[in-house]
Amino acid sequence: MGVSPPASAGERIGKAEEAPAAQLRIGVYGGAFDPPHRTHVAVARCAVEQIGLDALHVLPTGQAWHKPRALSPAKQRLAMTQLAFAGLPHTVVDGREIARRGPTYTIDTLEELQAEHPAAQLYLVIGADQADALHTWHRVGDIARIAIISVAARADGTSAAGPFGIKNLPQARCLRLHLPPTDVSATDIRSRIAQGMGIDQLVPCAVARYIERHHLYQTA
Ligand SMILES: Nc1ncnc2c1ncn2[C@@H]1O[C@H](COP(=O)(O)OP(=O)(O)OP(=O)(O)O)[C@@H](O)[C@H]1O
Ligand SMILES: O=C(O)c1ccc[n+]([C@@H]2O[C@H](COP(=O)([O-])O)[C@@H](O)[C@H]2O)c1
Repeated sequence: MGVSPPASAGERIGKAEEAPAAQLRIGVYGGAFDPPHRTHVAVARCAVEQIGLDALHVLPTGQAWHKPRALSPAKQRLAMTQLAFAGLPHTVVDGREIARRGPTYTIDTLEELQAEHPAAQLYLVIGADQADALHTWHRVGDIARIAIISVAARADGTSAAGPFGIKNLPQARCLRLHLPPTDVSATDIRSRIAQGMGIDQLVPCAVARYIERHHLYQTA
């Protein structure tokens, strides 16, 4: 895989030193993707372009220990994620978190990728709501040591729009991704479907067709 320079580097915040130009850059973008929506795809595209990622791993969560609700079956979320991210350059849908037993911890994925690509710089891609919650994640100190935290703002009051940093982690290296903030959420999409409202503007067409064909989210 060749190393391409970033089209326009994401804004560095705190100690987000860039990886040297010749170093492989691998992104990790996890989510419930229940369902994946257009902003998920926009965040991924933006991360690839602005960081200059050689590969972005998009990972549907296995067991989301931190979510109060049960997720839809992994097989369906994986299928929708594959449809949503199909054709996005440098992007690969990676099913390892679904295949892993036990609660999904991002540090396990980062350590696996680090072992697979020992010379690479890893970038963790998250939305601002998760940046706000990062201090609660399993082994967050190790996450901050291994990965540069790359944050997309959300238009819902979560913090990346304002003063920025990871709580209790002054040593974290952070980047702000530049894309217009949206308030699109999977929660709202599920609720719209349950109320019989349209979602075509909110999810990729292939995902909308999958949801319709499989009668997903008929009850909120
Ligand atoms: N509108 C958005 N803007 C920026 N980041 C987002 C947005 N929606 C989701 N993300 C980020 O994408 C990742 C995966 O999110 P997830 O699959 O949980 O979607 P969600 O819309 O937040 O879902 P839910 O409403 O079910 O909690 C997380 O890092 C989340 O912060
Ligand atoms: O590792 C953890 O402790 C941890 C805690 C909360 C969230 N995550 C990951 O963060 C990603 C986004 O989470 P969510 O809830 O926005 O879908 C997803 O890949 C989760 O597995 C990871």
